[in-house]
Amino acid sequence: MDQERTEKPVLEGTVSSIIFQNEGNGYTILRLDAGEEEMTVVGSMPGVSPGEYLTVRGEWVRHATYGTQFRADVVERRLPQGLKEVYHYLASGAVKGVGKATARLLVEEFGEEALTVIEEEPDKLTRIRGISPKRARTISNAFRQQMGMRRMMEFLNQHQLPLELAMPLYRNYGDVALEAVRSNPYLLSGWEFGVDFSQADALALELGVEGEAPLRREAGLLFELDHNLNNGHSFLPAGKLAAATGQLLSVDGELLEESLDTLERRGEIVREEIAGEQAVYLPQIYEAEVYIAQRIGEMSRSQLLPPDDLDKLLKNIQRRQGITYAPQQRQAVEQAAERQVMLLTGGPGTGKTTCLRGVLALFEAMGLETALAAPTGRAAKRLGELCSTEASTIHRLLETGFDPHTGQLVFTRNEYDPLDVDAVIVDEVSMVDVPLMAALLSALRDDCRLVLVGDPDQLPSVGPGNLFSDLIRSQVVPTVRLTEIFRQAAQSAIVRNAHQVNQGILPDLRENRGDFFFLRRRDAQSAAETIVDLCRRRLPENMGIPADQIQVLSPTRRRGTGTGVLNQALQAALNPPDEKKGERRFGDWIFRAGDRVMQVKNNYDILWREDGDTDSGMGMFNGDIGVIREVDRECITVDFDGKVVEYSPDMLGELEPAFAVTVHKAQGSEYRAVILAALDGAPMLMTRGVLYTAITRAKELFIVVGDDQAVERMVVNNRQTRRYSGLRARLLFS
Ligand SMILES: Nc1ncnc2c1ncn2[C@@H]1O[C@H](COP(=O)(O)OP(=O)(O)OP(=O)(O)O)[C@@H](O)[C@H]1O
Repeated sequence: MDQERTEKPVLEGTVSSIIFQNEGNGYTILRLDAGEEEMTVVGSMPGVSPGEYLTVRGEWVRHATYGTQFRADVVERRLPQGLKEVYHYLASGAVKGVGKATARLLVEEFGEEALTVIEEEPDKLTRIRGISPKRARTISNAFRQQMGMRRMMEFLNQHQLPLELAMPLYRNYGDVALEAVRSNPYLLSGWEFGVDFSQADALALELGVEGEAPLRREAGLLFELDHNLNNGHSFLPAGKLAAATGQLLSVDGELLEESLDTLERRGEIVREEIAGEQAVYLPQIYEAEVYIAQRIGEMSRSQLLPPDDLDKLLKNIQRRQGITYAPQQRQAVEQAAERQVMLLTGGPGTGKTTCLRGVLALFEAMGLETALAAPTGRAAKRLGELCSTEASTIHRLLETGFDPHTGQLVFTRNEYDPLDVDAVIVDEVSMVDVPLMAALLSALRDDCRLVLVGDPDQLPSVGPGNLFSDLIRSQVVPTVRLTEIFRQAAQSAIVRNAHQVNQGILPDLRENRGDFFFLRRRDAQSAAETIVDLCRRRLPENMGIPADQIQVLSPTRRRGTGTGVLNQALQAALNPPDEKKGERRFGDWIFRAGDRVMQVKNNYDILWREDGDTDSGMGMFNGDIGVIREVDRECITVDFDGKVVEYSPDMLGELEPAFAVTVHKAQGSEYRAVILAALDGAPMLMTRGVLYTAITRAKELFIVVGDDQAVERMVVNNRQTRRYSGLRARLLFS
């Protein structure tokens, strides 16, 4: 690290002016007077003000519009020295309560010592005419705050931590921020700061925390539990948790057992025997799971009286839909009339959506106010279009916000202010995780009906739990499974092959007719070239499908046909550099106006406005896809289907190129044409579920480019990683 420090280009000079400073995160653009010339420096420099002397390490970057500038990664601030620097600093307004005139008086009175006097002997300031004891304290406090920030930056520099942490640490802990980090470095791995656990742990050890200290053991256990939520586990068996944490920290299992006792006593974990396991939960997930089992259990037992004229109503609905329900479909719509909760499942083309529309029409005819929802923005949009009515994301339905103090989501609609509806129908339930389902249920009045629709063979939710699958397998909840593929749908090879793959049968890859094609490419380079050619030329010219309606998918991010390589190749072909297009480098990627991008985490705080300023709101969600409209000095403007969002440079970690995305990220979205790269990937990614999910994303055309053996491996590999969840067991005993 030190070597890296010395190798990086260094600049030194006095800050002549601040062009831009984000109060929230400290991102700053400033002009630095380095003696011979003045240059622009950008980076996280919270609280830096004109007149300060800086040493910055980083690299020279070219900005499309603003030319060459210096991006600072390491910033050292030296207090102004000598009369001139001290005066310039004080006169710049850097210290609240001191303007030009006072600055002059201070320097005249105290000379070079002015700053030391302000910090250490504020009483002396009253010697100056016009400075009362109260004002002296205000000035001294403001300066001390500046010094606190400066020390925080020194600390971060010294431990090679990102300077961006300074502002959020200050926001959370104020004047005692540095002490807070010193006494518990693990707080840096909390959601607000996002430092890797391993980095926080290294800092803790550097600061003298013992390897077996309780603080370290407890932090390790909580980290493992939290980390495993991302792997879909609602709990971890105690033995597995201890083994994983023991390995992570090189600490003895018995000591960890002691720490589990402490954490349980403090209410930071819950332990319970469930599903034959000694389960350890984080409390929020435990409560969510218990609540779901209890509510769904109660709802499943409730029987409702169907309307007297159900037969007549169904006849009318079928007439209006222009079809006659197949027996399974009829059963589904009837169940919806009689049960408070029901599950409707089936693969592509089995008539789920037709049924869902039938249930909606029936509820309307019964005078029930009904809300339609789906887990993602794209799925909600599609649902709304298919049902010719409004559908929203579950988050929007629940009026979800974000509490900046706790980092938790806040659902405005909850048991105290439930949804004003008689029924809720949710589509694509396979993507809903345990916390979101608990939130939805708590916003339903006691008598509200719930219809959950989905395909359990799709990849499961990203978040914890195996919700849909557990609900089905418990056999406690009324369920209708649609199995018949309708004639119209069966004409599509996409639908037929999806069902085959789901049953472990390899589709006939030689057929190459209709809407399902296989192009054999045995090496990564020719596969990538073919994919680029399909997007740039063949599909737009031969099939009339423009590039922006084609989605390239890959099971993996890395390797020869991972999304990383494909994005580079597709950007070069579909959106090459042009002097009219603004650009900004971020990590390995150059964001360019015209790029297709994806928001890759849920951000409930981000502001969007509708094109033409008709509406505005908050929140962009993991998986939302948009196009970069403009890149300028301060932000990147992205258009998400008419919702326009501005990303400042420090937010770019939330955006990724999306010419190609992983199959996992494409869950819940449909595209006119899908091209899947199937060549290589880790066995846990080359699975039947991934292939099935990829195929079912395509509406009109599906093309696999790659190796038939890789496709075969995916069909055969029915590996479903086990997810630890207690929901099924709880439902059985609810
Ligand atoms: N009872 C029926 N009689 C005739 N055709 C039907 C019937 N039900 C559905 N269909 C037709 O079958 C096709 C598939 O139906 P639908 O879109 O409802 O299925 P789905 O399960 O939602 O499929 P996907 O998941 O692929 O969207 C549609 O063309 C639909 O019009």
